[in-house]
Amino acid sequence: MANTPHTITVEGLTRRFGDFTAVDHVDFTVEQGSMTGFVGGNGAGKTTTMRMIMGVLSITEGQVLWGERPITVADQRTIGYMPEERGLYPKQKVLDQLIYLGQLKGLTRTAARESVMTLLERLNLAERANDPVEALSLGNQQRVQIAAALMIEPSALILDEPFSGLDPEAVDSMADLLREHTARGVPVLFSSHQLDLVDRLCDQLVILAGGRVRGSGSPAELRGGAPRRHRLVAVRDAGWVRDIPGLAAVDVDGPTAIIDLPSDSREERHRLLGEVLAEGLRRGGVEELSPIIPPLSEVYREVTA
Ligand SMILES: Nc1ncnc2c1ncn2[C@@H]1O[C@H](COP(=O)(O)OP(=O)(O)OP(=O)(O)O)[C@@H](O)[C@H]1O
Repeated sequence: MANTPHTITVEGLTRRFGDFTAVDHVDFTVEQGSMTGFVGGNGAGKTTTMRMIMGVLSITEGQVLWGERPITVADQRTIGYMPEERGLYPKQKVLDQLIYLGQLKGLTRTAARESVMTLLERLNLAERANDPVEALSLGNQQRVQIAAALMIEPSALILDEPFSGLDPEAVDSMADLLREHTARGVPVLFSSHQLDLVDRLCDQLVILAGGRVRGSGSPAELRGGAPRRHRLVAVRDAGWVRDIPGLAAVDVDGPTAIIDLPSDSREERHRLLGEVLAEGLRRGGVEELSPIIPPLSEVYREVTA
């Protein structure tokens, strides 16, 4: 039976190793049904935070809430966790290993077997079920690990770099699987260094640097709302954009111009775009007028600088 999803909140979460503060008063919430990307450079504190949520590392200060109350060991047992140290037994067969892990999580042997076979099917691993883990490629071992996290129909998912080492097809099938869980309300927190992937998959992001949260919110919020920068491709030379008051021509190269709409007012930005379009049409036509959405890597560099 599926475990009931709960919101996970970390409040003032802090971990010190001796004098060194690896995680420093971190606050964020992973809402039910939210796919939250946890990003940050090497050593930012992601793994340490996830370990504290899972109770495998003690908390120096702060707390983890499960819904409205402090999380318990019983709650943590219902979370699907993919640790950084993958922890599979290399010599054991894939199927036996997953059934064993399922039983450790409280499933009966029959229920574990059923759940594992369905997942291996989904992950294109069914025909490898009787191979020892060590005979599988790294990417396939990764899929076994994700099957271990998903087989209990978890109440939440905490996944430490679940996409690393996967080929594009495996990334897509993993993403589809995770979306099935968010669709039933499961909160998912996963760490990743692949910002394009995080941008594509996540509705929320938490950006960590030096153990502190440097930014959080939806990708659109982190980009600062509506895009100000636009690309104009006119039919003829676009030098005339420099003469439109209220906008900044960042670059003009023949018929192509990059323009910024500096105004904070949405109406004013719409009016300026209308004016550019009208002037472009008057001067022979417009092929393109489109927003330039900055890549998440740019936002990331800005907030962690
Ligand atoms: N057991 C430990 N003892 C001492 N320092 C530790 C310990 N575990 C982690 N650290 C330190 O805490 C900091 C945060 O490490 P953590 O593994 O949480 O980072 P991360 O964001 O997961 O990095 P990566 O992306 O490289 O996996 C690092 O400087 C690390 O060396």
